[in-house]
Amino acid sequence: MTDTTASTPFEVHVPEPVARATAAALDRLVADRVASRLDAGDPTVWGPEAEAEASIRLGWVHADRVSAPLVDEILALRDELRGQGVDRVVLAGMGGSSLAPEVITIAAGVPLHVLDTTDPQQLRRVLDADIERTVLVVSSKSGSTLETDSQRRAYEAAFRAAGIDPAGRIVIVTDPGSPLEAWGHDHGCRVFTADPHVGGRYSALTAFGLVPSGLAGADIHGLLAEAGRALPGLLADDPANPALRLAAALGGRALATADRVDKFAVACADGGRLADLPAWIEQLVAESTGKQGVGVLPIAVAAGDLEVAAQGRTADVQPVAVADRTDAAAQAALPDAVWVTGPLGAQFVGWEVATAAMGLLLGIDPFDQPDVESAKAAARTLLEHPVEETPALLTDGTLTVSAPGEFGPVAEAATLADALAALFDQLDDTLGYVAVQVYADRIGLGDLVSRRDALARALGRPVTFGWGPRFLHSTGQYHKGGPAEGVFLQLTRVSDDPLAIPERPFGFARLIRAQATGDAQVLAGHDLPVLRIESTDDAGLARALDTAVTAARSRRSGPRD
Ligand SMILES: O=P(O)(O)OC[C@H]1O[C@H](O)[C@H](O)[C@@H](O)[C@@H]1O
Repeated sequence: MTDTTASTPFEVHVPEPVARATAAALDRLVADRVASRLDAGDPTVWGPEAEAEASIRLGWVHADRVSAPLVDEILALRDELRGQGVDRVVLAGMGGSSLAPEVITIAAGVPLHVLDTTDPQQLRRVLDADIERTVLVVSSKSGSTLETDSQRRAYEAAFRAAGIDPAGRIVIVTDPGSPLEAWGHDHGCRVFTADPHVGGRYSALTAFGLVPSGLAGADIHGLLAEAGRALPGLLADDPANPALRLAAALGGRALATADRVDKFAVACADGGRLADLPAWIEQLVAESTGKQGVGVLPIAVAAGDLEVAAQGRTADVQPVAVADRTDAAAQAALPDAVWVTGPLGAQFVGWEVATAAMGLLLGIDPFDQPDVESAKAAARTLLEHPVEETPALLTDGTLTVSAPGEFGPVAEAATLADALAALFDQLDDTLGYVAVQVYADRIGLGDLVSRRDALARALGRPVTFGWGPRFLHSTGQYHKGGPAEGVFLQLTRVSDDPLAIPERPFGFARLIRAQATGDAQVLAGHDLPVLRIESTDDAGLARALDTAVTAARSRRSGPRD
C-alpha cells in the first residue's frame, strides 16, 4: 500500500500565470544543467569571472554528509557543559554566522541569545544576565569581523569580572587558519573549524549553523536528515525540480524591460516554526544576487502585510509564502503567492540551490559580496579619525535630521515632515522601494517593525526594514550594489552609554554611530537619497517613524504633477 501521509521533502507551487511568464527561464536552467553541475561541484556555471570564487564555494551542496560527523561531537560538548550547570547559550556572530542558528533554534523552540549588534543597550541586557550559566559561541568565518571581535572582548571581560575562566566558556567556530582560530587555541578554548569551501550565507548546515543550535538543544541530526531527503530532487536537471522552479519564478523576470518583477515579499505562512526563515532568506538572496546594478530584492514581511496581500500590492513584487507543511486552505487564501513548503533542513538547501540558479539567470557571481567592504571601510575611517559631522538640516525635540549628499529640495525642509516628504518624492512609482534602517536595540525596541506595513500601505510601495548593523551583513550588499531603486531612511539611537570594548580606543556607542554614519556616506556616494534621523531617546525613533507614515499619506493624497 502506498504511504499517502509521508510529507514531501520540499515542494514549490508556482501560480499558473507566473509559471507561464517564467517558462523560458526554467527551460534555460534545465538546458544548462545547473542542478547536476552543482552536484558535481562544477565552478564554471557562472562564467569565467566567477570561476575562481565558485571553485572554493560549493561545499554546501553536500553539507548534509560532510557535517554528519560533527553532530556527536557537538552533542557531547552540550552534555559536558550541561553537566557543569552551563545551559545558557549566547552567540556572537554577524550575518551568515548568526542568522541560521537563530532560525533553527526558533523553529526548535529552544532559547539562543544572539548578539548580532553593537547597540550598547541590547548588549548590556545579555551581558548582565546569568553569566554563571553561560557559554559564549564566537562564530566568524573570517575571524576578523569587527562586531564579533568586539562582542567577544566584552564577554571575555565579563567572565573574568565574574571570576570565571573564559577558556571553559568560550567556544570558537571559524575557518581553518583564521586569526580567531589562533586566538582560540592560544586561550585554551574549544575550537570547531568549519569547511572553508562554504561561504558565510550558505553555511547553515555547517559548523556555523550546527554548533550554536546543537548546544542550545535543537535536533541537528534531524535537520541534516531533512536536507538529505530533499537533495536528490534538488540536484536533478528536470523541469519538475522545485529549486529550479523557485529560481525561475523569482529571478526569471528580474531583468525584463517591460513588466519587470525584481522583488519578492516573503512571509511565514504557518505562523510558528519557520517564523524567522524570511530573515535568513533575505541575506541569502540579497547578498548573492544584488550586485553590478541587478538583483532580486527579498522583503521579509508578516503574513497579512501589503506586499503579500491580495489587494493593493504592486506589480514588481512577487508574494512568497513559506511553510513547513502543505495547508490547502492557507494556499487557497493566497492564490497569487509562490508557496515553498518543506521542513527547515530542506528549506535551507532548496533556497541555496535556487539562489545559485538565480545567479545564472542574472549573469552574476552568487558567491561574492563586492560592496560589503565599503561600509566597513567607511566605519573604520570614522573610528580612526574624529567623526566629521554632516551639518544638521534641523532638529525636532530629541531628533536631529541630516541628509548626507542632499537630494531634491531637502535642504529647504523646515520640519521633519518636510524632510521625509522630500525623501519620499525621490521614490520611483514603478520600481522604487524604501529601505528603513534602524541602528538600535532590536530586541527591546522590536515593536518598531510593526510600522513597516503602515509605511508601505501609505506609500503604496514596498518597504524593507533592517536593524543596523545586522543588515549590513545581509541586505546591505543589495542596497549598494543592486539596482539603484532604493531611497533610504536611516534612524540611529545615539547614546552616551560608556560600555567599553576592551583594548579598543572606542566603545560600543561610538562604534554603532560610526557604522551608521559610514553606511550613510557610502549610500550617498552612490547618489542614493539618504535621510538620517538621530535620536537621543527610544521614543524618538517611534515618533520619527509615525511622522514618516503621516508624510507618506499626504504624499499619496496631495496634488501630483
Ligand atoms: O563570518 P564572518 O567572517 O564574521 O562574516 C560575517 C558576515 O560578514 C560580511 O558582512 C559578509 O558579507 C557576510 O556574508 C558574512 O556572513
